[in-house]
Amino acid sequence: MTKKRIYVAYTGGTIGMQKSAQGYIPVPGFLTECVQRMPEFYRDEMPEFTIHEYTPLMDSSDMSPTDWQHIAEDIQHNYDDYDGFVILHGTDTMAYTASALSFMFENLAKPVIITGSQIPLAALRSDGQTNLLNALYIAANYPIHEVGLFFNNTLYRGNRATKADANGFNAFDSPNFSPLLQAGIQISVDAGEVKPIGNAPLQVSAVTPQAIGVITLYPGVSAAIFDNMLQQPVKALIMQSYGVGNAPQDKQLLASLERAIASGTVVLNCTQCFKGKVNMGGYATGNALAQVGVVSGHDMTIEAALTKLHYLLSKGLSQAQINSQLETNLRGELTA
Ligand SMILES: NC(=O)C[C@H](N)C(=O)O
Repeated sequence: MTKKRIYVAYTGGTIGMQKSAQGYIPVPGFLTECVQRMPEFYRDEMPEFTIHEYTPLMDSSDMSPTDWQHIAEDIQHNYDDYDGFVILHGTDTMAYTASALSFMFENLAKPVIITGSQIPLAALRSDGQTNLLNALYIAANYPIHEVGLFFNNTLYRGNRATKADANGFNAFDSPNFSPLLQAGIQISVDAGEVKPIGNAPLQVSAVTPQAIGVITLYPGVSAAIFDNMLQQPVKALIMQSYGVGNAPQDKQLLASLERAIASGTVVLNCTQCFKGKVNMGGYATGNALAQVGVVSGHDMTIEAALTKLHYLLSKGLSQAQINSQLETNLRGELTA
């Protein structure tokens, strides 16, 4: 049987880092060398793989929408030559990149798995080997045609994942959606759908940097802060509201939102709770937001909300079209 071929896009992150006087930094060539010295990666059960190292390698905290575009184009460029794709990435913004790619790719008929580690691959007790080994194995043997995020033996839907622990190996969670697959003693497919690899051409939508504001409500937040946040060139504001989507019934604050919406700004209501979804019909405090034209973010993570807005704003759609797409489940990112 011919081996599956997996393309590894190595963008940076702790997995390939070394200690420097300023703390961990990515070092060119180092990760590939480490992998080549690990016989597990070359066992018969493993797929063939090619590691393509990016220049420069990045700490994911330095990434921007331009990097999402670069990764998407790299995968598109290599799409026909491989059976699956693994993206090695820092954990800090991994869930943002996973969400962004999920929106940018249409007709995805091959698996794309993003992973990394909390401890560098070359260091003692690294989680990098397990994460990369499993990501390669799963991409080859359990093709789930979507952008997944693999960490600590769990494959999550990319646009449902969020970084949940700054220090632990269980760095990600998917509060509102079951994992796609769990790699325990047995590999069990949960919410994911394994399908034969398809040949449909991949469509990639371009994403450009957009002026999007994010504001978290807190007791005492004032209309003046909203007015400042909503100044041009802000095209959209994500409001992380209380509970099921509530905000203070402050007339000036509501007027500020109303003015911004009337002038074309999109205002998206996401809950600041880790889990659960927005229901602006639940309380008068939420209903007042719906009345002025605030759109429900349902149970989207902040990562999904922000990247979906980038995707929709980059398409040059009207405010009404964006509002309606935001509330539509495009890639499994929300439960309506
Ligand atoms: N664990 C990590 O990869 C963190 C690192 N700062 C990054 O996001 O690139």
